[in-house]
Amino acid sequence: MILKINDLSVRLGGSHILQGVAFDVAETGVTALLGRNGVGKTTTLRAVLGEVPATGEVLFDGRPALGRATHRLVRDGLGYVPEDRCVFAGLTVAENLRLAVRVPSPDFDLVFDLFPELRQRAGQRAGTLSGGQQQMVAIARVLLNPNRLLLVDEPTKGLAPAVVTAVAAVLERVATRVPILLVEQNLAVVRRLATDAVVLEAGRTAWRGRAADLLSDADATRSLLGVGTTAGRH
Ligand SMILES: Nc1ncnc2c1ncn2[C@@H]1O[C@H](COP(=O)(O)OP(=O)(O)OP(=O)(O)O)[C@@H](O)[C@H]1O
Repeated sequence: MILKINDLSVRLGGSHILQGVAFDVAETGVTALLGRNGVGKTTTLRAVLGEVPATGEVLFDGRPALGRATHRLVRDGLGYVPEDRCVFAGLTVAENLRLAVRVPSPDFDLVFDLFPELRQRAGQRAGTLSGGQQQMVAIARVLLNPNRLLLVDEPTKGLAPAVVTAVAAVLERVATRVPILLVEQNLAVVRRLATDAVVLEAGRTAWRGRAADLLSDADATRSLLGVGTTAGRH
């Protein structure tokens, strides 16, 4: 297991947001982190990254992660693609990529192989890119450096269907190289990418197992995610 989470608890602004989350992320493939709005998916990623105070146990690559500085976890290969993408709007695509480089030999070959469009748009200001193109920049930045695990938060949110498909195709290729913990509301994307699934409910782990088992269980998807399984088939 590349990530083991046990009894993870987070209190923010007087609320007990996470109340004993527990799950593992396998060394390969995509683990989907699911649940209705506000159940604590993003907070779980931020707790793993050391961005919010948390108690419990998080083992990243066999070593305790809680209490370690975020930049040390990132240096040790914990890549994060946040939900809001955080590209520098006033800088060009090339400048956004260059700023992300942390190692002597960044993997520009991989990035331009996955995202040929970014080479063509190297001189364009990132703020003028479409949402999908900005998402590509956000993913590309992380891939320039070596990673042991990627945390990717709602990468397809707000994107047009064709762009959702393009982002899913990229993540599918990335997942052959590095495991991904993926927060994703689009069940068609989950169905395509995820090997394992974890569902949070009210700050706790309500379900964990094979993604295909969850998605083929109409009662479970309805009660845990609030959707019928047919919603995930299109
Ligand atoms: N800094 C904070 N202070 C107080 N409450 C917070 C803070 N950050 C998040 N919360 C609350 O914690 C709960 C979980 O938020 P979180 O963003 O983790 O949920 P989520 O499952 O990712 O939701 P969504 O699917 O809507 O993005 C929400 O009720 C949110 O309002």
